[in-house]
Amino acid sequence: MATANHNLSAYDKATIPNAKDFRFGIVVSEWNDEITEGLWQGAFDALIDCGAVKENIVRWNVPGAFELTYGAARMSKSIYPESGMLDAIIVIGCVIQGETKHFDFVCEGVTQGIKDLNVQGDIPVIFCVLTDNNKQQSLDRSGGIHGNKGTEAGIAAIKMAALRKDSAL
Ligand SMILES: Nc1c(NC[C@H](O)[C@H](O)[C@H](O)CO)[nH]c(=O)[nH]c1=O
Ligand SMILES: CC(=O)[C@@H](O)COP(=O)(O)O
Repeated sequence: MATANHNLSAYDKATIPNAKDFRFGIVVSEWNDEITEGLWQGAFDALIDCGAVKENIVRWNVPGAFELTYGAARMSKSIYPESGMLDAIIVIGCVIQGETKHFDFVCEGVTQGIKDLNVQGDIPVIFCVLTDNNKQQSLDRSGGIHGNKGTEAGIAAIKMAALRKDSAL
């Protein structure tokens, strides 16, 4: 189902685990910050709405989407390293097509990097990176007509934190 047929902000709290005991890390790209700040707000508000405590939400900034992988990897090791108390990480970015092929390489790089962190690491890393053809598409997906992908990412983070807890060996 394309985003055009789905509201990114829609969720049923009754189907979401309570997030009160979970700790979240959120890495936010500063490129296109008009968009990424909207995504951050959506993710933060969704976590709080579902019971998360604001003291348990850690935010780091990185320059651009390509640096999200390093930021998430570092955060997973640098926050509560002994007890691994982070339950999920969200990476937030917005990549918009320019004149050159750079878009393709940034998008591929961050996608593969975050995929690798999920495969190799113990903490789920939620991919909240818009990869749009133009700014309007990004505005539409960060609190506009299609809702907020940050909200979607916040809900995904709670669900994955719960799965990680329930599947603990
Ligand atoms: N064009 C966009 C970028 N480019 C910058 C890269 O992400 C990276 O910071 C740079 O190549 C240095 O390593 N980043 C975005 O997040 N969004 C863009 O549209
Ligand atoms: C995704 C990018 O890096 C891109 O926005 C940069 O723009 P350009 O391809 O015109 O250099």
